[in-house]
Amino acid sequence: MALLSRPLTPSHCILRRNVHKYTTAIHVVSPHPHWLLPNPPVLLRFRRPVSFPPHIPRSSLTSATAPLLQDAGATAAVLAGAYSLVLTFDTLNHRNLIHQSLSRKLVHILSGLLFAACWPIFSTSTQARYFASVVPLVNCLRLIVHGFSLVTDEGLIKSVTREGNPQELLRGPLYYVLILIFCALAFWRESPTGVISLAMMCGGDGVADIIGRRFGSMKLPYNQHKSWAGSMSMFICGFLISIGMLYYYSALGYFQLDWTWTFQRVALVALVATVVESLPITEIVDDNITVPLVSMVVSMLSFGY
Ligand SMILES: C/C(=C\COP(=O)(O)O)CCC[C@H](C)CCC[C@H](C)CCCC(C)C
Ligand SMILES: Nc1ccn([C@@H]2O[C@H](COP(=O)(O)OP(=O)(O)O)[C@@H](O)[C@H]2O)c(=O)n1
Repeated sequence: MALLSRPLTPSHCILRRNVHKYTTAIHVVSPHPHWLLPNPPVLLRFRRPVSFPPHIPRSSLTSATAPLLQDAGATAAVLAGAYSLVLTFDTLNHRNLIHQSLSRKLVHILSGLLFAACWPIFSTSTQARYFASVVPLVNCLRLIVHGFSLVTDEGLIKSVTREGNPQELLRGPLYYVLILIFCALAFWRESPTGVISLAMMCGGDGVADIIGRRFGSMKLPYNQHKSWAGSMSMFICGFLISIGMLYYYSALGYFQLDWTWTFQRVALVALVATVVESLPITEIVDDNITVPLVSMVVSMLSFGY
């Protein structure tokens, strides 16, 4: 009898054979690389003489260490990606190919979205989310160390701060990475709330700044520091990026969504987050806290998880 732990999805094409207790795993034929799929594709075992000692079945060792190796490798790769992203924008900044404010915003937009997009490369084990959260945690420590000027990294400061003051790292950027840690641990790949909240904080809020600074001549009646252009761009881009992230995760099999229903809920999340972001409360609470938190609340109420 095949070892089917989960109903097979159409994308799986599973060869069925008799199963023997000492066998070698065989590949699952699927259009997606198996390490990207939400559950380990059912590895069927086929009758074939194997040589490993009966007292320690090789498959049990492999099944124990493979996820750890996968998660460690994924963590290293995403850490390298994070460092490379900041280094890239520092280089563009240094060569005057990009303005510092635009550089910071693009780092703001890309960091969290690329981080969430990397979650599927981690294993399906319970420790995967903890490995993934190491990446924002390391960057959190990096921001703290540089924010208190214990170490100086001009590239990081230029790419991530407004005026080049290291202490700025201890506000918006620090709250940002703390939210990344929270979303990875609390929601991971199991709830749309995490990816939607990151899409609103990174994509929506980031684009609002870029569009608002450039085209924001018509200010909001209740907040002269924010504009209609900025808020409308936050709503539209936050909605589209959220839908894009949900489609990405549903295409990999993590979510099964009724898209008409989902569009309505994501639009509600984007609207509420945009209104909160437009309020004149940034001096009191950073919008890297208010935008994701309100997105989480509305998303959890809308999606139920
Ligand atoms: C510039 C940032 C926040 C400032 O927000 P605001 O004040 O403009 O509202 C973002 C800071 C990003 C941080 C330095 C690096 C975070 C990297 C992330 C955890 C992992 C990215 C991995 C991916 C593969 C690039
Ligand atoms: N809804 C918005 C958001 C930002 N903006 C523009 O973007 C600038 C930075 O916005 P912000 O203070 O929210 O910046 P962050 O806190 O997101 O870094 C504002 O001073 C506005 O010029 C806007 O016009 N409308």
